This record gives sequence, structure tokens and C-alpha cells, in this order.
Amino acid sequence: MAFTLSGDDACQITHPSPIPNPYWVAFSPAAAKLIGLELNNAGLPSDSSWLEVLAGNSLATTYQQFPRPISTAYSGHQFGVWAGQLGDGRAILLGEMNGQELQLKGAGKTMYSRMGDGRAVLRSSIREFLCSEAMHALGIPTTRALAIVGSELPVRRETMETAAVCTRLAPSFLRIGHFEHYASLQNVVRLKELADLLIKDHYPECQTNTEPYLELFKRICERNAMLVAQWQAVGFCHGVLNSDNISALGLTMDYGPFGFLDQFEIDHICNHSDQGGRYAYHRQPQIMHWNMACLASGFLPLLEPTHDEQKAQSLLREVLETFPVTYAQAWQSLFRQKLGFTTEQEGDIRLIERLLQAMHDSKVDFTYFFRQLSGVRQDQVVQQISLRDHFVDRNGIDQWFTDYLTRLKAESSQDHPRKIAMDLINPKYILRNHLAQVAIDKAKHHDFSEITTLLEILSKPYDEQSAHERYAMPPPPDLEKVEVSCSS
Ligand SMILES: Nc1ncnc2c1ncn2[C@@H]1O[C@H](COP(=O)(O)OP(=O)(O)OP(=O)(O)O)[C@@H](O)[C@H]1O
Ligand SMILES: [Mg+2]
Repeated sequence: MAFTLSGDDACQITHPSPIPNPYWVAFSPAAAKLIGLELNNAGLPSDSSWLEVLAGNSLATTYQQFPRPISTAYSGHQFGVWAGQLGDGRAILLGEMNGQELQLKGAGKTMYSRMGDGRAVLRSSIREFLCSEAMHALGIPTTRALAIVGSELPVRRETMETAAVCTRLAPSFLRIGHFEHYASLQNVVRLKELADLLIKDHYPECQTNTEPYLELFKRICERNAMLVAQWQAVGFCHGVLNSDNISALGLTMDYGPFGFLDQFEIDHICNHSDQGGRYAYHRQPQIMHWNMACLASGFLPLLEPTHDEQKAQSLLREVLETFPVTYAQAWQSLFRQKLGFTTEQEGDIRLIERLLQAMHDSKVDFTYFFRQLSGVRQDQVVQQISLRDHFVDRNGIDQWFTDYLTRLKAESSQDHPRKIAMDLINPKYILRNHLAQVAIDKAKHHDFSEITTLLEILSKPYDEQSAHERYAMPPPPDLEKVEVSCSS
């Protein structure tokens, strides 16, 4: 466990609050495997007492007990402004199984709930559940979702909704915000404990380093730089990249008003509440970098026993300066692969940038375009490439395709192996907002079938699934703008 009760008031035993008449809304057999749960023919836990446990109504199944559920405080910067202590007002860690922490989100009030009700609504829980599992299947590091348990318990948001509890799994739920919390309290003992726990359980390679904490900081920065490059490559916008939503393990966490790009707009803002566009698609790398600078505040006191303040600061700054480099390398590598390049050639980046500019200008569907690109043949006549029809400036895109085909000829691989490789990096199926919305609308009427269907389709995002072609299509015009906000 990342957290132990060490006598401070930022980590407290917290019992979930029960919900009346719980029922299964969603369950992920793939996530269940991580913790070795035995399932019945319906794909649900054979031991039916799990329903009560994941509802927050009980702390024991016939073979598993969670005697010390805890909640932890963390702080953070929200929309760039220091917000002090703000979490965890609605997540309770039950315990650990098979190296995975089990966390109930929306399981009722904690000591840190402030004005909140400690609950999460069905709508946002479905989005979190589906996207967690979809991201994992895309190969992107993420917290996982085991289940959603629903109830008729009313929850007030803009309108009256009903409650749900989403069970998440992760090797650790430690966030940048935990470090910021103890840094703001100048609690070096606890900062050291957190860093030592991270090193022991998740970054053992730092142990032998002469500067273990600096090395840990470097690795956390690296993981998050790679993570954000992966987001950009699949067109994922997180929506609320506050420092308290950034994982110390480099996992995607907190699926709120996220959105995958449909039409490619470089400055797309997926969170309706983000009026200034701080968390727009093109700003995500820069914002993640900024969050790593927030994390540095937690590492400064850890370096100070061996270095004076100025030296410690300069060491951390040096690491921070490597973030854009790590990110750019990862981004370039991913986009080269998306275009089917296995080698690095001069002019590749310019070619990628020209394509993205053309896609932005014509608002071309991001996922659809890259998936179809693998079907282009090296010897094709440019005017016969059907993808050109998605662009307003035909001459411009024809020139681009001409240059692209020339570039492809510099590759040793032929069309077929290149297509196979490209289809393994350009997903066909992503959790488009309008698809999630259909599942939510049905679930509100107790029909959870669409959640199961989406879970299944999205668990194989790179496969052709001929029975599910329509799930790969861009949204119809009337469903292009599903608005999502921070309300959850
Ligand atoms: N309904 C609520 N009741 C109590 N606290 C809440 C509620 N909603 C949000 N919060 C608190 O506000 C903080 C910031 O909210 P945010 O939307 O970033 O996170 P979240 O969706 O609750 O959870 P997580 O980051 O764990 O996925 C959370 O850490 C949580 O403690
Ligand atoms: Mg959050």
C-alpha cells in the first residue's frame, strides 16, 4: 500500500457510506483478472457478496476482508491557481489485492469532502468506467475500472440524478497533489515516506542511484511526458489537467470531462467549463510540464539535506528541462509510426505538421483519417486516394499525398506489412462522446447493454470488427457537440 496511517490527519480510516438496493451497472472481466477474481458465466464475481463490497455496503466477502479502508488528503493547483487541500472528498481506498489498490469513487463523504456529498453520479461513472478500460486496451497507462454499482439514491447536480460507485484499480493512486500537500505543510518526514514508498514499490531502479530522489523525480517526469505524447497520438483530451489529477506513476487518471477528438482541431477544448482553453488539446504537453514543476516543490526538501537550496533547485530545473525533449521524441516516434514510417528521415516532422495543419483546416476526423491512411498504396495515383475528399483544399492535400508517397518509397517495407503495423498504432475504435452518451441514456432506463457492447468493442480497438462498423464512424452532424463539464 502506498499509504500507511502515520498519525497525521491527511490519511484517515474512512468507512464507505452504504447505498440502498445496489445493482451491477457494469463490470470489467479484464480488470477482475488483475486481482484474481473468480467469475461466473455472466462475467460477474462468483461470490455474490462482492456486490455489497463494491457498493460500499460491506467490507468483507467470504474470502477477502478490507478492515482498514482509508481516505487521504491531497492538495493541488486547479486551472493554474493554488487551491490548497481539495481531495480526497469522494474516493476511499479499500485495500490491496495482487498488487492493485482497490478504490471506491463516490462511496460517500470523507473527512475531506468539504461541501461535497461524497457521491458520483451514474453518468460520470459510466464515462470513467468505459474510458479507463478503453485507454488500457489502447495501450495507454491508466487507472483501471473494475465495476460500477448503481443505486436509486438521489444525487443533486444541475438536475436530480442517481448515485453510482465506480471501483478503480491501480498499483498506486498517489498523485502529484499528495506531494504538493505535504510540501505546502513543510512536512518533510511525510514527503520522504511517500518518495521512499514510490521507490520501493514502483521505481526500484532508483534505489541504487546516488541521487535516488532526483532520479525518482526524473522518472516521474519521463513517464508523464511519454503519457501525454500517447494522448496526443490518439487524440485524447483529458479536460482537467489540474495537478491533483496527475499520477505519480504516469497513469491517466480522473476521467471527467475528457473527450477524444472527432474532427481534428488543434486547439480543441473538451471541457465545457474550461472557458480559457487552458486544457485544450495542443496545450496538454505544456500543462503536463507545468504540473511537473509543481511536483518539484515536493522534491526540493528531499534534496536539501545533501545540497544547498540553490543547487537543489538547479538539479530539479535541469530535470524539468528534459521534459520537452522526452515529450518531443516520444511524439515524433508515435507520429512517424502513425504515418507508417519505420525509419527517421529528414523532413518527416515537417510532413507530419503539414498534414495536421491540413486536417485542422478541413476539420478532418482524426481517428478515421489515420485508420484509413494504412490503406493507401505506394503506387497509387494521388487523385484516386479517397481520403483526399475529406479536405477542402484539394490541391494542398494532393501535394501532401504526393510527398507522402515519395516518402513511403524510402521505406523498405511494402504496402501490406506497413498496413499491418499502422493498424496496430492507429485505432479504429475510440470512446467517442456520442457513443458514451447512448450508453448513458440507456442506462438511465436501467438498460446497461450498451455499456457491455462498448466495453467489448473498445477492448479490441485495433481490430477490424465487421459487425461494429458504425462504432468506428465519426459522429453524425447532430451529435458532433456533446457538451461535457466538470459536473460529476
Ligand atoms: N461530490 C463530491 N463530494 C466530495 N468531494 C468531491 C466531490 N466531487 C469532487 N470532490 C473533490 O474535489 C476534488 C477535485 O475534483 P475532481 O473532479 O478533480 O476529482 P474527482 O473526479 O472527484 O476524483 P478523481 O481525481 O479521484 O478521479 C476531488 O479530489 C474530490 O476530493
Ligand atoms: Mg480529480
